[in-house]
Amino acid sequence: MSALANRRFLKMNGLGNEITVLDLRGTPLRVSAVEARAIAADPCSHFDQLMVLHDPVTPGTDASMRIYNTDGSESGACGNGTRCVAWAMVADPVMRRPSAKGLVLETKAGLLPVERVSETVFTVDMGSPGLAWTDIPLRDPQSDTRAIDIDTRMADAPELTKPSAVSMGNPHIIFWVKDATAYDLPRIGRVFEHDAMFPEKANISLAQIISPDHILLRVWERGAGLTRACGSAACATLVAASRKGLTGRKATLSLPGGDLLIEWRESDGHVLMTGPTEFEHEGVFSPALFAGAA
Ligand SMILES: N[C@@H](CCC[C@H](N)C(=O)O)C(=O)O
Repeated sequence: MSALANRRFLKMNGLGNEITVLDLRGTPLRVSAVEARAIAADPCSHFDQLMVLHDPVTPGTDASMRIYNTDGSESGACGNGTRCVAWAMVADPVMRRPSAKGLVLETKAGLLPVERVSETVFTVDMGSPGLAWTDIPLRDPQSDTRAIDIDTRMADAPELTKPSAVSMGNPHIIFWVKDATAYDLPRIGRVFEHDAMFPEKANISLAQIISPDHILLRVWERGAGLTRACGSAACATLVAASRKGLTGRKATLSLPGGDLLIEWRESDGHVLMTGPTEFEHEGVFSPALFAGAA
């Protein structure tokens, strides 16, 4: 039987991005890809991302996190999930720390300081974006060495060309379009997620500039598919839009699930993401869920 059987989880969402939070601090347990897929397959614990908390690694941090997609693959970043974990650590009766206002969470991609803005709204310092083609990573050096306009196109949609690439600890590709609602994103996402240009695959976004401080965004997530919101994609998009001169360094990103406020801070180059969290329910994993999972 899986050691995860009967463990408590929280089901939450960040703007409709489905998040399951599992606290394994104080235990040596790790989640396998097979177990992650089993958790995702159950309607009660289904997620776009599973946020697993482990004991802190870096002194001064509150927890380290591993982030799993629906298909069991891991990601270095999840903005919406990070806000949900922050809510759990200040408000959930079992997980909360005494006296928490600010906290620092750690992922494979680095340290993420979080501030509580109101009851359910949090600001995450998502760190500095990776802008070199090797940071994303891309397969080849680009004719535009800044990776603002990269050399790829969709064969049967010629206007989908020269997207921008940004890493927020995970790879993001952003196509600039006149109408983000006019495309079959699942079809486009499936094709580009696995394009040979992206050795670690990629999250694929369609971005429509509404004004210098407002962007409409739809996202196909690597390893999870179509989502109602993706925090790291919103951060990557604002950075790319600002580098292209399409927006300033601060904008509202409107996703199907709602709005995120994103700022690419001038003083230190960090990206700040502010948005809501929503608690849905808690549960325990049924042992039957892991039948057959190693
Ligand atoms: N929903 C997330 C990011 C999801 C991670 C992604 N699928 C990946 O594999 O990089 C967010 O809110 O940032």
